[in-house]
Order: sequence, then C-alpha cells, then structure tokens
Amino acid sequence: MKIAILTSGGDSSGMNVAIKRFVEYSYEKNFTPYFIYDGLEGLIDGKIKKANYKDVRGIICRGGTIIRSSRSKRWFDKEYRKKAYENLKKQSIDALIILGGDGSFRALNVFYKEFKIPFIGIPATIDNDIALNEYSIGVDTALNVIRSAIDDIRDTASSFSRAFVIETMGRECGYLALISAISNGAEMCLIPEMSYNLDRLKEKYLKEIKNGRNYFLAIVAEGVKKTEFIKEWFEREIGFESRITILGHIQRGGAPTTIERLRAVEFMSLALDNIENNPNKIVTFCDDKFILRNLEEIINSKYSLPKKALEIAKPLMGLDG
Ligand SMILES: Nc1ncnc2c1ncn2[C@@H]1O[C@H](COP(=O)(O)OP(=O)(O)OP(=O)(O)O)[C@@H](O)[C@H]1O
Ligand SMILES: O=P(O)(O)OC[C@H]1O[C@](O)(CO)[C@@H](O)[C@@H]1O
Repeated sequence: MKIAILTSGGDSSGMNVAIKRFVEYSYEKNFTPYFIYDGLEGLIDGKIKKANYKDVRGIICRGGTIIRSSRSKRWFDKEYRKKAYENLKKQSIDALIILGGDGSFRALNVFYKEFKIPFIGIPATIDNDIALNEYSIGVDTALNVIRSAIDDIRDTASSFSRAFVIETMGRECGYLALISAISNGAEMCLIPEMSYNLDRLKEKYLKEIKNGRNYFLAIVAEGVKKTEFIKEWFEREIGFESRITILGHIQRGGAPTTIERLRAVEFMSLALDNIENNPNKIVTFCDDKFILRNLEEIINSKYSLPKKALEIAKPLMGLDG
C-alpha cells in the first residue's frame, strides 16, 4: 500500500516526530511511504516523492516540518483539487495522512467527498481548536515556549514595577492563553470565549498594590484584539507603566518536548494501524486515550475549552470563580 503524508496550515513542533514515525512504521508494516512537500499547494503541483529512512535522520529534535506546509488559496477551487487528485493517481497513492488544524480537516472533507481518497487526519496545531479533541501536536511545546518567555518577562517586570501585557497566539481560540495564565501565575487572563470585568479587576489590583504588589502579568489571547487597549488601561486606571510583548511565531518553534514526542508517535502509530482497514477518520486524544472519530462529526462540532481550567481562571477575568 502506498501512503502519502502532508502537513498543512500553521506548522507545529512535533510534526517532524510524527513524520519520522510515519516513515519508519510504514516500512515496518510493509507500506510504502511518500512525502507530499509544501502542504496542499504541493499536492496541487505534484510535489510527491517516495520517502526513505535517510530523509528522517536527525529530525526528532527539530521543530517545524521537514516536508514544509502552506495555506492554499487555490485549494478552494475545484479545478486545483482535481489536479491534486490526478497527481495522487499518477503516483498510484492509495491513501493520505494529513497533519493540520481545523482548516486542513475542512479541506480534507471537501476532497474526500469529491474523490474518495482514503485518509486519516492527525490534529497538529498550536491553537488546539479542534472539536472533540483535547490535544493537538504542537501544544505542549508552545506552552513551554510561552512559559519560558513569561519567566524571563517576570524578571524585568518585577525590577521596574511595570505591567506587562503578553499576547499569545491561537487565532480565535484562547487555549494557550488560558493554560499559560494559570500555569504561570498571571494576574489577568483574557480570552475570546469569555467575557471579562475590568472594573472588578481594577478594584482587586488596587487592593493588591496597597498590600505590596509591584508588578502585573496580563496574558491576552490574540483573538481578543485588545492588547493595546489593556496596556493603556493599566497606565490610565492602575497607574502602572506598561509594556506589550507579542510572543508571535516563536510559539510555533522549538524542540518538541518529551510529551510532544510521545504523543506524536502515538498519534501516528494509530493512524497507520487503521489506514488500511478502518480509514477516513481523525485520530483524537481525549481523557488520556487516543480515539478515532468521524471527520464530519469533528467539523460539525465546536471545540470547547477545559471546564476546570475555565473555573480556575475566572478571577483572572474579573468574574466569580
Ligand atoms: N472550508 C474549507 N474548505 C476547503 N479548504 C479549506 C477550508 N478551510 C481551509 N481550507 C484549506 O486548508 C488550508 C489550511 O487551513 P488553515 O490555514 O485554516 O490552517 P489549519 O489547518 O486550521 O491550521 P492552523 O490553524 O494551525 O494554521 C487552507 O489554507 C485552505 O487551503
Ligand atoms: O503564520 P501565519 O500565517 O501568520 O498565521 C498565524 C496564525 O497561525 C497560528 O499560529 C496557527 O494557526 C495562529 O495561532 C496564528 O493566528
């Protein structure tokens, strides 16, 4: 069986671990692995090549994706998706494995409906915004990058008696901000999924300042679109000099953590164990278990943030816990 892999959408640390497992485990199972370079764009352009052990040498500790990724405007046009299908047929590819986020799974859904190429999808996005799935490849490493940055910012924030507004990625999803705020002892956490009450936060902060607080760390998800506003709010309402740090694309990089590597290997193992006899599924991770789910079930559902974490973080939003 010839199986091709592609990575799509934002790259995430751990994709390379999954790619290495893909090649090595494919050969173990007597499949022939192929790489599709440059994501959906490369599929349209026929950038497909047989993969070998030597292609995945030394990549386990590297962030990014050695087969690269893309966001494809052309994919929305059926004419290009047909080209993609013809490229797979030309190389006699029997099935596809796609690593990506929500958008990539939507892309896969359209493609499967049209051309019926068997597939398995693996969640890989730092946003962690895939429904019915608690973990996507890249998330633990991104959280560790954020942790390290906040540790460093704390040093300077406390030395200057300043408020730091730290913006995390995640598109419309506040997962990275939520988990980072809790695990790094931030004073404020704003995410797009939740309302917030600045008057109550002000009341609390002014009391804390009287009791000796001399710096603030505010984690604001990019989807809230209020980073600049919160900086000005700290200066105007709290009377603290403020600075903004936009963490940006560093959150997508870095050597995959141990948890990341382990999960990436397990995601891929389950994908290859099912690609032949139980395809057309997404491998998800829930309650510490890997579960196969139908693609349509996932794209027709809405992701949810962990309830316990939301409860804990409510006071950081000025809400009742
Ligand atoms: N509704 C859709 N129908 C068809 N194709 C889509 C759809 N949504 C996205 N795609 C295709 O999938 C590609 C990847 O999607 P997107 O850029 O949203 O990244 P993603 O997979 O969600 O990952 P991340 O959020 O981590 O960047 C898009 O560039 C586009 O080509
Ligand atoms: O790399 P780009 O295309 O600028 O996209 C940035 C977006 O990609 C992500 O890093 C992953 O989806 C988002 O968190 C962010 O909004």
